[in-house]
Amino acid sequence: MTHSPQHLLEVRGLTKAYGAMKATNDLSFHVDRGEVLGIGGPNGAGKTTLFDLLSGVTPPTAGRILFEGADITGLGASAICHLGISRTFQLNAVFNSQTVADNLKTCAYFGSEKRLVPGLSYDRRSEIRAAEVLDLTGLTDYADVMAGALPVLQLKLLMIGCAIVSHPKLLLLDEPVGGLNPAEIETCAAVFRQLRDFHGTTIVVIEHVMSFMTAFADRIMILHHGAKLHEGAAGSLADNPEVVDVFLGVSGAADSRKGAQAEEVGNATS
Ligand SMILES: Nc1ncnc2c1ncn2[C@@H]1O[C@H](COP(=O)(O)OP(=O)(O)OP(=O)(O)O)[C@@H](O)[C@H]1O
Repeated sequence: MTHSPQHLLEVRGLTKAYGAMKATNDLSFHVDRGEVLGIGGPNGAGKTTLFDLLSGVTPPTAGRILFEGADITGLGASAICHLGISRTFQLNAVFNSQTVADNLKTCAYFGSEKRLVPGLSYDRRSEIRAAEVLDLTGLTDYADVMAGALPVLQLKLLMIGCAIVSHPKLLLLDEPVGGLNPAEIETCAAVFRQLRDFHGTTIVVIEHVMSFMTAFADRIMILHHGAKLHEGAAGSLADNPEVVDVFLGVSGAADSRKGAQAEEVGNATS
C-alpha cells in the first residue's frame, strides 16, 4: 500500500462486519489538511460506524486507516485521541454531574496525553485550555452550571468544546446541529468556521441538515449500505439522481441547493 502523507487521513478498504451484515463495506476515501468533508446517507448507512472505526471505539474487520501517513488501524480510543483525532456523539456524551468548566478541564487533562489516574487537581495547562474553549464556544457564562442542567444548544456546544479542548488536528462531528433551530445552527456554524479558519482544524461532519452541510462542507461523500454512493463538491450533490432518490428526496435536494448557493454568495462577498 502507498502511504500518502499529504492526506491527513487516508482510509483504505475499511469494512466492519456485524455477523453477515457489513456496516461499512470496503470503503476508501481521504481527507486533506484544512478540508471539511461532509458525510451523508440514509439511516443505517454506516456513518456512525465509520466514526467508531476512525476514533478507535471499535476495531475494523478489514482495511486500513492512515493518519498523517502512520497506520493507526486497531489503536484504542485514547491513543487515537492523543494522536490528534477527536469526535462528538449524536447523543449527549458529557459528564452530567460536573460543571461545564470541569468537563472541559477533565477532557483537556485526559485528552492531551496518556494518564492512568486523575490528579488531585487539574494542571495549569488544562485550566488555561478550558478557559480558551469556554470563550471560543461562548460558554463562559455557563462555566459553573452543571452540565446535566444545560439547555440543548449549550449541551451541544459543551460536547463540541470537550472534543476540541485537546487541540485535535482532525475533528469528527456526528450530527452536531440535529434538533437545533436556524439561529442555533448558525451559532454552532460560527464555532466550526473559527476552528477551520483560525485554528487550522480539519473537519469531517455527519449531518442530515442539508442546508448546513452543503454551505459548510468542501466535499460531500454519501454512504449507502456501508459503501460510497457519491463523492464530490458540495454543490454537485443534488445533481446525482441516485442521491436524490436514496437520501435527499425533493425537499432535501432543494435544501442542499440553497446551502450551496449561500456558500457561493459568501465566497463571492468575502
Ligand atoms: N454494535 C452493533 N451491532 C450490530 N449492528 C450494529 C452495531 N452498530 C451498528 N450496527 C448496524 O450497522 C448499520 C449501520 O449503523 P450506523 O449507526 O453506522 O448507521 P448510520 O448511518 O450512522 O445511521 P443513522 O443516520 O441512523 O445514525 C445499521 O444496520 C446498524 O443497525
